[in-house]
Amino acid sequence: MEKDKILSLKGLSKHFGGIKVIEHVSLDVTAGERVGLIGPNGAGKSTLFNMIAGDLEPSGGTIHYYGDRINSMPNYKRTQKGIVRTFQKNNLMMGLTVRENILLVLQRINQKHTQWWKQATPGNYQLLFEHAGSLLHEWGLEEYSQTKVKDLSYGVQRQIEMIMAIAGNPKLLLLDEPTAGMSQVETDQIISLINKLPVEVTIMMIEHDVDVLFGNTDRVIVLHAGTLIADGSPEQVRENPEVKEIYMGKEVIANA
Ligand SMILES: Nc1ncnc2c1ncn2[C@@H]1O[C@H](COP(=O)(O)OP(=O)(O)OP(=O)(O)O)[C@@H](O)[C@H]1O
Repeated sequence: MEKDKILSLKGLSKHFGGIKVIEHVSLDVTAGERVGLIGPNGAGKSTLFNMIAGDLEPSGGTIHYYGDRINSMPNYKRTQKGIVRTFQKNNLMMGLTVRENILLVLQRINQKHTQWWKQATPGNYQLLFEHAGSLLHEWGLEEYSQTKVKDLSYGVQRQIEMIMAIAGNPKLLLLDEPTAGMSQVETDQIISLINKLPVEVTIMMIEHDVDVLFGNTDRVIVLHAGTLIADGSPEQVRENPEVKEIYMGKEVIANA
């Protein structure tokens, strides 16, 4: 149904000078879908995310979010409207504690970040401190509340970053390689966190680990050299001859 369409890309392109990095990509995403995005290095996956998140303006085509054209909307406005993105490398303040990092995000979400004259104490910001505490409790990371981020393992850092991404109740969550650089245990932890997100949160996830991607999405989109070459269920994409040929190598995808 039209009202359930959260994102619609039509003929989306991005050119850098003469280099066509994304060419005429069209797709619709329905609210609540869990969509995986794969493709070889340089296929244009991050560039597509950059355009959806508002970090890059398209060279052609349109992006609609809940029916509104957002091609030129600045990224902070998209964030306010529920489009939230995580990056391949983490974005945390290493010298601050986990709670302080979360408070910074909550301060911004609640438009309190311009009150620089006000000391950030539990007394002054009771609701924010309570919210930070309840987020950490809800996601089972309370024990790290007072730990400086630099003293945490990489896997826990990425979990904290995920909590920061979901603190503002995103509607469309763009996850750029959430398991990159992780051990198997850390990968399992972050995937379990992603799978616990409310069903109404729409997720688009770039992921190089095909086992992770095929097992945790209900739709897979394949980009190759900037064009969309497949879009279907994990089973359909796994059987797609062009995908087998161009992207992964037959054995890898057969075992996925
Ligand atoms: N600002 C830019 N200027 C010029 N070329 C760029 C720019 N950003 C990206 N590119 C090029 O666009 C192509 C696609 O890059 P992109 O990062 O979107 O690919 P990707 O599929 O995310 O790759 P990876 O899996 O390696 O992260 C690459 O060839 C890259 O060099």
